[in-house]
Amino acid sequence: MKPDLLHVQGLSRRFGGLVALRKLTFSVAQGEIVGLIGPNGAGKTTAFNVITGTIPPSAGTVRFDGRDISGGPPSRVVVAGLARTFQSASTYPAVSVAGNVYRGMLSRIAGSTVGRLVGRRGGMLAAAQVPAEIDAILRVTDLASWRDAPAGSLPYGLQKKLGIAVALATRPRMLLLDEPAAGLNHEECNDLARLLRLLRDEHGLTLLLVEHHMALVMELCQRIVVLVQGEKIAEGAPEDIRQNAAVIEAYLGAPDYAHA
Ligand SMILES: Nc1ncnc2c1ncn2[C@@H]1O[C@H](COP(=O)(O)OP(=O)(O)OP(=O)(O)O)[C@@H](O)[C@H]1O
Repeated sequence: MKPDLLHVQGLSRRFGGLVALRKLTFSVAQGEIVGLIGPNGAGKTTAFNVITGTIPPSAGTVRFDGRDISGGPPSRVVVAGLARTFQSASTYPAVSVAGNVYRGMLSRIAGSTVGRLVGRRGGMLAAAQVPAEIDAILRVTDLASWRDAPAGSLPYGLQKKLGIAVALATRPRMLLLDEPAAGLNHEECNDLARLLRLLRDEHGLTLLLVEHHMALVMELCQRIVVLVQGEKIAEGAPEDIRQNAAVIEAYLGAPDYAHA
């Protein structure tokens, strides 16, 4: 069993009187692909936001590679090696594909001006290496032929892939993907599954994904954590989750997800 890379312990988050996340505890081992699923409003995005330091937890801790990263800020979390993608394509539309990837490279040097000057995590950008690194990332993500195109001109599926490329440019050890398959057609979905497997198998990445596309989750994930109304109701291998009565009642049995 490989060691845990991410360990979330007793994580809670309130918004006024609403408890969006209640004492969530789970781990992701090095090299695993884990799915975080649940119905709309279950707290999945809140969990991502708290883990990546976008919003502070009301209680609980987030440890990454043994270090406490609870409460962010996001720039520190990225420098620690944890990157995320967003539900919607989140690139700069007027900037070229290569320029967007370069933006990701810059953020591995902590967000502050001082951080950029001193170059934390050995992340100093040697100017001569920048184009080669951008090309390597575009090759992995199959976007090389779009290198100089404005990001906004890419088909939606490729814009989402560019979001992954930007996250890869931070040189993460772990990627958190928020609904990477949303809005993708069948072929794009298969392509995404191939890319995510490649990132794990050949680039050693650990992945946590929030996703409503159950066929993709069941096929790709080694383990699944199920949230309902902010609480973890189940955790296990896909075949166990698929047959779990509480999960079927709260989520998988709902008409929208009946294809699972
Ligand atoms: N900034 C906020 N202020 C107030 N309430 C919030 C905020 N962010 C989320 N919530 C509430 O917290 C709960 C969990 O929301 P969250 O977006 O985390 O769910 P989700 O599982 O990601 O849902 P979806 O699958 O629809 O994206 C919801 O009731 C939501 O309305």
